[in-house]
Amino acid sequence: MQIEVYPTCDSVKDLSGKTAIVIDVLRATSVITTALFNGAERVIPVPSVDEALNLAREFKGNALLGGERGAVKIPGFDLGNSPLEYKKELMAGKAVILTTSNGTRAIKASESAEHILIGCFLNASAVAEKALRFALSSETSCVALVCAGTLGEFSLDDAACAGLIVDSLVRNIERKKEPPELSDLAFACRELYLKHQDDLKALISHAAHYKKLLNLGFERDIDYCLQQDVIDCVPVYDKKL
Ligand SMILES: O=C(O)[C@H](CS(=O)(=O)O)OP(=O)(O)O
Ligand SMILES: [Mg+2]
Repeated sequence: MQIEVYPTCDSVKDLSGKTAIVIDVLRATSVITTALFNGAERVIPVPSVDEALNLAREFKGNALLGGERGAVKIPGFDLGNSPLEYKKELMAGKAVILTTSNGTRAIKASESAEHILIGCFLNASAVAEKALRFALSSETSCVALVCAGTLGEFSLDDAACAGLIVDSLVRNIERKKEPPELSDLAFACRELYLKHQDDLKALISHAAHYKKLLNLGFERDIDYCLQQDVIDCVPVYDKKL
């Protein structure tokens, strides 16, 4: 079993035969996980605002439009990119069309993978378990963690979450007595997480994106997104839809 990490969506290579876990802690994959956990029928990630608006027309007003540009809600959209907006009472049975600066691009960049799962701190153990099951039943036996990063740059929040998921994968694999092979970056992300696991917020306060969200008044989002293993829902991206 191989475990590899890509630091940004632009660094992703061919993932054929691999199981990808896309991570955008702040905030797209935390939003997707929360929306589905709270009863959304599906979340459709699209890279551009125009694509989101065109798709909403096809749904004839029966889908919610969500997302951000510059971290704030897009004019005319129903929801921004705060997971706290994606509440049970709004989500029940609804389709959500989502476009964000980094996360939805990272999902598209992972489309060559055999399976594409959505991960974040909220569902870290659950996504590791599901990825392991998929990877062990595929030929390549490889899990590729794709960090969205922020606007093309490496982002600490995604790397720390990748480290937690790598740690969870390693522990699961060791239980099965098969030694995992970690790429250099998978090893480094795991060490980063293990060193800072007792105060992740202090670590992530060094991230540029943390500072941006804090300045915009989104501290509650950050606290929410840093909770570990509070959701057991694992979104699976279906590229055929
Ligand atoms: O809203 C967010 O958290 C970011 C926006 S940006 O990176 O500050 O432009 O989007 P995401 O795609 O969820 O990283
Ligand atoms: Mg992000």
